[in-house]
Amino acid sequence: MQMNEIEAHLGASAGRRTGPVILDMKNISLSFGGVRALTDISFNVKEHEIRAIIGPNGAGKSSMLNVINGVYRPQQGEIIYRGEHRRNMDCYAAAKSGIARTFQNIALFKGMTVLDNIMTGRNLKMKSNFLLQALYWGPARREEIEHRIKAEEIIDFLEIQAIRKTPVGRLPYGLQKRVELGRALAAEPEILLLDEPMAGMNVEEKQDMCRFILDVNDQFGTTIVLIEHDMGVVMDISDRVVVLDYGKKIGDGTPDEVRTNQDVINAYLGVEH
Ligand SMILES: Nc1ncnc2c1ncn2[C@@H]1O[C@H](COP(=O)(O)OP(=O)(O)OP(=O)(O)O)[C@@H](O)[C@H]1O
Repeated sequence: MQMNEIEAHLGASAGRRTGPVILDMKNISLSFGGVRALTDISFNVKEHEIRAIIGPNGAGKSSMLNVINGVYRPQQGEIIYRGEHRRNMDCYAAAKSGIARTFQNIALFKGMTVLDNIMTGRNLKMKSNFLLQALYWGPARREEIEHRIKAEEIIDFLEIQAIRKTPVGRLPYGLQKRVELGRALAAEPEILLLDEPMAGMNVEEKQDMCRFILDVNDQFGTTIVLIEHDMGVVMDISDRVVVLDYGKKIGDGTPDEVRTNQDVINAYLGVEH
């Protein structure tokens, strides 16, 4: 199936209903010593939206995701998440308050099974203490069962039942990426940050991943912020796109607006500033 067919099938971007702004990044600047990774960048993300961040290599895309989930603390700016103003996010607080992410390089426990990897995504949801969990007793047992049911639901959703007991390290790359998505979904996030979810995939794997991203957005109502280099994918599935170049914002709008923005065209053609 082609991307536009997938979109038509799922009633994607054109018809998607987005809500109010859930995340507002205001005047974010971030430096590493003398390197300015982000300079005065503002953009927002609306509830239920698929928002892409694009730009040439080194533009600051991953740094921006790291600011959103609290890995990096910007020197300037403000983050407003669900109406709360913060100077910066904190990793634990971000995860606890519904922000999950996947990484550019797969970060799974290679020796553990698919099911166990997905279960690790439930950690922050676990209430019973370590001792009860170790004894697998009373409330801990009931809780463990509930978490396993949730993990199995995600496995069904991602159509990976056949490999649920397989150690992740033995799986092909495309499936590992799908498991990583599953682990992020296990946290039942409100905002899902995806760092190059299709990198290194073949066409068929990309089509599958696109379909799952659209399904997650559609069926769970999850807001998605993604970095992606494949322009076909970005233009097909995103509601709005923000474009970075050398740490500055050079474009922001619908795929059509961004596609015809001369600064964006220049950046991708490598025209000198
Ligand atoms: N931890 C860090 N320490 C020092 N410099 C960093 C760090 N992280 C990012 N940078 C620098 O910040 C700039 C932006 O990098 P970033 O990885 O955010 O870009 P990107 O758009 O995600 O690139 P790519 O598409 O290649 O992944 C680059 O110059 C990079 O070298």
